[in-house]
Amino acid sequence: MKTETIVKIEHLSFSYPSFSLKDVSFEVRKGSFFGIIGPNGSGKTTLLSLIMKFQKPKSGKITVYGNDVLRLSHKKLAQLIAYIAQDFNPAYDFTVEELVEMGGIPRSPHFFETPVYEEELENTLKTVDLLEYRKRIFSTLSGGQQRRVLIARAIYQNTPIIIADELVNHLDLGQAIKVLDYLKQLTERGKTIIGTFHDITLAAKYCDEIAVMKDGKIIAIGKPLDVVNREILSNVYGVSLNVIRHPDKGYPVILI
Ligand SMILES: Nc1ncnc2c1ncn2[C@@H]1O[C@H](COP(=O)(O)OP(=O)(O)OP(=O)(O)O)[C@@H](O)[C@H]1O
Repeated sequence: MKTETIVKIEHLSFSYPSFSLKDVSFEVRKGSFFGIIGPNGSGKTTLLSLIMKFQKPKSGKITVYGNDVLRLSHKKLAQLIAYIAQDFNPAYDFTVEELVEMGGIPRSPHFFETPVYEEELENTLKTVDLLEYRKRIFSTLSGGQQRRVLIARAIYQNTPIIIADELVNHLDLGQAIKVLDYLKQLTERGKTIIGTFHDITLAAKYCDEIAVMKDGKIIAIGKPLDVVNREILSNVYGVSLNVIRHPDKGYPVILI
């Protein structure tokens, strides 16, 4: 049974001048694949940025393994959570392998040392089909290849939790399925994944639980079959659509 709570969000509120996150509460259990969906501007990235301590909540509390994130050092947080941001533009011409190796920094006992675990590095690059690109400069890669480098860096960081903003953004269908299959296997071995999605059918296939956001609030949360339905999605996205069940596997599939 996947019962141990790993990430707990309690009555979280936060404001930008023209947007507020309002009283958000939920729990993510160990070994679960937790999806967050919702329209552009509904607050998904803002919520993740608070978990990552990029900014401070106005009120409420976030605990990771029972620790208030505001009390965790950045290094400790990086030992617990690997974060894949929505956009990433390195300031220098790093190679693919240098960027992935940076995922090893939080594992080092020394300040700013980058340990290299060669076998793990090769396996991780193979997982995202980028072994032959290891010496390439990151900025010369396509959008989907760059995304896979960042996914590889998060895997190599070897943390119990991965948080990804638009996890499969830029990935073609084959690469998206390959990455999601791999991450799903990791959850079966106890890793916890939290990811935002715009492709709701992919979210429904892979996630154990999905939170649906609208206007800074969580308006539904539960198993894919409980929240991926016509009423909720039509209301959230403001379009007419239908939801059917996959004929063999049972998960909800969007028809537009
Ligand atoms: N730095 C900022 N300063 C002011 N407002 C911001 C800032 N960052 C985001 N916002 C606003 O907060 C709201 C929520 O943005 P957020 O990026 O969290 O949405 P999202 O659900 O991740 O959207 P998307 O699906 O487009 O990535 C938006 O209205 C956005 O304009």
